[in-house]
Amino acid sequence: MGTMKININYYPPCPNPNITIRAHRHCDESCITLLFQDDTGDLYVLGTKGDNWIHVNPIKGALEVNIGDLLQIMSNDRYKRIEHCVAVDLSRARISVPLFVNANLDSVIGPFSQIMKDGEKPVYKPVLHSDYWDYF
Ligand SMILES: O=C(O)CCC(=O)C(=O)O
Ligand SMILES: [Fe+2]
Repeated sequence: MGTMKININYYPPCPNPNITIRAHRHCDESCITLLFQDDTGDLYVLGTKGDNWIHVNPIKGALEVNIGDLLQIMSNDRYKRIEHCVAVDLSRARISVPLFVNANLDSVIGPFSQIMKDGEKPVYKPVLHSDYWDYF
């Protein structure tokens, strides 16, 4: 079945944005992350060519769906994880609520054989999820 984890992130207004980042660039370790962000709109995702940060425009009531490490591994690179970061706002606090959808820690993570084409090589070796996971 898998597990889920929810965070509630509070970013206070920042007096010195030039030397600060709210959430450093990273990819989530989840299968997918459902992310609710407020209307401050400081979230960026890295474009697929890796050379441009794209602003994620906040849409009232919308959830952003991010692909994480596990789905990239399980899909044998059909789906790619998304790198993201949160920039600093001088004047406003920010709140975001990510829901991380994960596999169980005792499951073995690797490319699903059911989706592999004939002759397709697995990009990843199977690994026990708890050996991969460092988020807790
Ligand atoms: O605050 C955000 O919008 C993103 C938070 C995030 O990337 C995370 O908690 O993994
Ligand atoms: Fe994240």
